[in-house]
Amino acid sequence: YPWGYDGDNGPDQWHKNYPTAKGRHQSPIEINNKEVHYDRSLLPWFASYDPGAAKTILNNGKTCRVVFDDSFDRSVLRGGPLQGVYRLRQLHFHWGSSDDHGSEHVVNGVRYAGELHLLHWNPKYSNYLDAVRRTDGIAVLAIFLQVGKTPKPEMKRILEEINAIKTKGKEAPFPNFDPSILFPKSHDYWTYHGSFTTPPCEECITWIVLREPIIVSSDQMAKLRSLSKNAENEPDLPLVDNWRPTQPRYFRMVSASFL
Ligand SMILES: NS(=O)(=O)c1ncc[nH]1
Ligand SMILES: [Zn+2]
Repeated sequence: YPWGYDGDNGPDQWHKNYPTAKGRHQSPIEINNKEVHYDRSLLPWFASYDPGAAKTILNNGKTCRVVFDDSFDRSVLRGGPLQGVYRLRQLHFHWGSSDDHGSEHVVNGVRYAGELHLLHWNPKYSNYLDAVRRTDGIAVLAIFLQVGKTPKPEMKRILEEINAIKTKGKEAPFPNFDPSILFPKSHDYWTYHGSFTTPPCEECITWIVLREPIIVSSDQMAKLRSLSKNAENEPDLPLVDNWRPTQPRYFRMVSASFL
């Protein structure tokens, strides 16, 4: 069912076709220091990604996504709050119409210009679609994008491909890419149980939100905003503000791996 981010099919309407969107474990949320609980038993997390697993980059009209081969434990995330390994399936971005907003999670009132999500699924379930029906089915590593003067050179590779996927439905080969080159220095993180931030908003995600943002340039954010949410034979509508507003935390604990 066609859902979007504005007007009559925006986030406030999603629950009409996707009732889970009004659940008690929805994402994103506000992360406020006052309500976070330092958990010294939390382990560090580790990503072991095979660059050869990267396959294609695409514009699906909602985001820019890089897809990986997840047919075996080839690129995995482990540790942190997770039991066992989770397979990397795809990464994608959320961003705003200007540099002062665009992230989905909000930290102590701070909205970043964007947010990178690396989505992994638990191979103890037979496939991805089975995993999204389980509370421990999915793990998303979230990294904030902050606009600054000295952008991370590793972002260039993704943004150079944007010209090849300008319009909805366009896909281009994206070989030999290890997304861990995008990680910030610090592995400090917050973790909580939540949901997909897009419909059907299943509540199957262990979120691992990194404290340290990565720096991108204003030009790089403008590059993301040059994507169109429409196909090439349709009017060019800028793909911007593809972020869901924060949702009620209710009775969830947000744990921090750092003091
Ligand atoms: N933004 S999210 O990571 O919750 C997501 N991944 C795939 C669909 N939605
Ligand atoms: Zn996302």
